[in-house]
Amino acid sequence: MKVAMLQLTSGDDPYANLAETIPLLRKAAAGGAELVLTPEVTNLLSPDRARQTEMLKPESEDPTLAALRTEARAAGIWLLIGSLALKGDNPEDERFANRSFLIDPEGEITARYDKLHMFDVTISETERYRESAAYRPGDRAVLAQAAGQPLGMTICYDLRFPELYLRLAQAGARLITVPSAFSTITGKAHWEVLLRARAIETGCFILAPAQCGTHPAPHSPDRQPRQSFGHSLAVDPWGKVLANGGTVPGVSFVSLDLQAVDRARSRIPSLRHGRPFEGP
Ligand SMILES: O=C(O)CNC(=O)[C@H](CS)NC(=O)CCC(=O)C(=O)O
Repeated sequence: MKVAMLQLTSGDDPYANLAETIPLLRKAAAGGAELVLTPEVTNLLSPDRARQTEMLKPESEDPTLAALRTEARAAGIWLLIGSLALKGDNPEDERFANRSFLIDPEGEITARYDKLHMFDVTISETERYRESAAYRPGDRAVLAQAAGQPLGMTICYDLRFPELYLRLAQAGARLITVPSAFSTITGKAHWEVLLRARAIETGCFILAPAQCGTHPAPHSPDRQPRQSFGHSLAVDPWGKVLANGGTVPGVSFVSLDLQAVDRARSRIPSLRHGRPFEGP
């Protein structure tokens, strides 16, 4: 199965972001990818709540979703839109949704997943995130099917919650997606080791398309521009890194031999060896 991961530097203009995404998507499809993946918040990355309120749409009106569905259909590909920031659909909660979509080659939405774990973290005196102030977390894990393969959907900070990945693998996942916008500090320290650990623990291919670089946000000149780590990664079920997207926007192609899932799991059957135990 040939896969392509798009690495992007999304800013606070959804139309500019779409204009960056579409040529890369077409390049991925022209290169023979059957499944193409985009990073977290493909449509808009902005720390400015007012800008988000101004630009974000509900799912039914979102222009990025409509355009990318059309692209998937035209190219005849499976498309994992890592996530879109959207106006929420709960009238009692005005927070946005951070939602991942799986689109089939007819352009239909076949699965959606709302990010479960919110990045409410203080990394340093100058770098502080309160994702739950802007986004409403989801409350269910999602196992989808892409090109006949069971695919577990996760997003970014979810990566730090291994129980979610074990559950997806135990439910049958062979691929797990982790579209991200990792911070540069935690990216350097944790990104690769966490992705490789999740691949080894689950015996799954892990596909992690990422945001990279300095995100343009001219509407908030008073703030530090936000940066992301990049290094979109594909990891095989034995923990080997198959592709690394580096630090600039682009497309990474990777061929997956899905039988590697069975080989890794028969060599190390840890998914089957779990035992109930007493104690703390
Ligand atoms: O802010 C948005 O619009 C979209 N959301 C994100 O970019 C999220 C929350 S700030 N980023 C992460 O989860 C990074 C996790 C990370 O860096 C780590 O776990 O170390």
